[in-house]
Amino acid sequence: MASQASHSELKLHQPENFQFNSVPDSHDWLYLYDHPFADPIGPDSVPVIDLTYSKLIEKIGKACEEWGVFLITSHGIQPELLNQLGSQIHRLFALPTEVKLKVAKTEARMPGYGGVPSARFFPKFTWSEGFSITSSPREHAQKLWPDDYSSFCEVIEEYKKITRQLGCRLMHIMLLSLGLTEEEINHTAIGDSNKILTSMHLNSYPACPNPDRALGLVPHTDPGLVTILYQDGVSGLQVLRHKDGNGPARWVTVPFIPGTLVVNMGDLMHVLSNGRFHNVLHRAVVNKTDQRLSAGQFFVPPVDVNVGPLNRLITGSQPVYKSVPWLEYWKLRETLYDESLQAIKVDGHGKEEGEESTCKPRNFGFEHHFDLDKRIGARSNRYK
Ligand SMILES: C=C1C[C@]23C[C@@]1(O)CC[C@H]2[C@@]12CCC[C@@](C)(C(=O)O1)[C@H]2[C@@H]3C(=O)O
Ligand SMILES: O=C(O)CCC(=O)C(=O)O
Ligand SMILES: [Fe+2]
Repeated sequence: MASQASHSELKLHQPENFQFNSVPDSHDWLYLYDHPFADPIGPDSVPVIDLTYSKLIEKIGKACEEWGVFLITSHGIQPELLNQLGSQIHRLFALPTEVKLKVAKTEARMPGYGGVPSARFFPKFTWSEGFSITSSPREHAQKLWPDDYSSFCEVIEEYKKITRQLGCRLMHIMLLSLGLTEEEINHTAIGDSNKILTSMHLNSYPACPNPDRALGLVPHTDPGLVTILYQDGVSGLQVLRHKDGNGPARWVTVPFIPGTLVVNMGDLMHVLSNGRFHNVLHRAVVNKTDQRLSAGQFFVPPVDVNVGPLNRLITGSQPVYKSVPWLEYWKLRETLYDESLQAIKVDGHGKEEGEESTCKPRNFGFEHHFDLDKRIGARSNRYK
C-alpha cells in the first residue's frame, strides 16, 4: 500500500484537480521550444508501413535506420479490439481520483496508478496521469471496479497477447533486415519469442488550459527493444528528427491515423544493431481541447540475457557497444538516464558528431528558479 505521503503528493499533482485557467508553476515548462517544430507534411512525415507490402523487410529496415519510428497498418489487430482498449483506458482515467489512488504505485517501477520513472530526472511535473501493468491487471481492477472488473482485464489481456505476437514478428523482420539468417536469429538474445517479456503503460493527457507551457511526457528513449503504441484519436507524440543530415534537429509530430499503431526502437535495438537502428528520442505534448489517451507495450529480453551488438554485425568491424546483461543496462538507465548508452560504449567510440544528451542541459534553463536536486529528491520520495 502506498503511504499517505505519496498519496497526497500524487493527488496534488494530478491535473484533473487543477481548476486553474492557466498552468501552475509546478507544471510550467520553459524547455518545450528547445528545437523547432517540423512541418509534418513532406520529407518530415513519419513512415507508414503496410504489413502486407512486398519488400517489407527492406521497408522496415530503412524506417528503423532512418527514423527509429514508424506507423503500421494491416497489422491484423481488429479495430473492435482497439476501440475496446480505448474505451477501457477512458473508463479507467474517468474514475474519481480517490478511487484511482486505491491502486497508487508504491514505487516508480511498480504496477499501478501514478507517474513514469523517467519523470524524476526533470524539474517540472507533467500534464498527465499513468497506469502501469506489469503482469495481470486483475488485482488492481478488482479494487477499481469491485462489481465489474472482468471487462477491463479481458480487453487488456487480449490486447497484450495479440500485440506480443505482433511485436515478436516485427523484431524478427528487423533482424532479417540486418542480414541475419533464421538460424542466426535463433541464437540471438531475442531469438526465442517465448522468453520476451512485455509490460504496458496507459497514459492520459488531460486537455490543458495552456498547452504551450505544459508537457505530457518528458523527452526519453525507451530503454528496451521496441515499443508498440496505441493512440486513441488525438495526436501528441513527437519524435526528434535529426538523422537525415537535413537541417537542424526538429520535433516531428506523429500523426494519428485511425487503425494504425506506432512502433519505435528502444536503446537495446540500437545496441543489438551496433548503432544502425535509431533509438528515437520522443515526448508527448498536450492540447487545449481534447484529452489524449495512449497505451505503450514495451518489449524487453529476460533480465539475465547479455545484450550487445549482434555477432554478424561486428565481424570485420568494431563493436560500438559492450555486451552487458539487460539488468545491468536497466540499472544504468535508472541512474544515468540519457547518458546510460554512453556508459556502455566501447572505448574509442566517443560521442558521434551532432549527438547530444537527450535532456541537456539537465536544469532545462530553470537554473535561476529551480533546484533540480531537490526536485529529484522530492520526486523519488514520492515512492518511499
Ligand atoms: C511498464 C513500464 C515501462 C516503463 C516503466 C514502467 O515500469 C512504467 C512506465 C513505462 C515508461 C513510460 C514512459 C517512458 C519510460 C522509459 C518510463 O520512464 O516509464 C517507460 C518505461 C520503460 O520502458 O522502462
Ligand atoms: O503517449 C505517447 O504518445 C507516448 C508514450 C510513450 O512514449 C511511452 O509510454 O513510452
Ligand atoms: Fe516512450
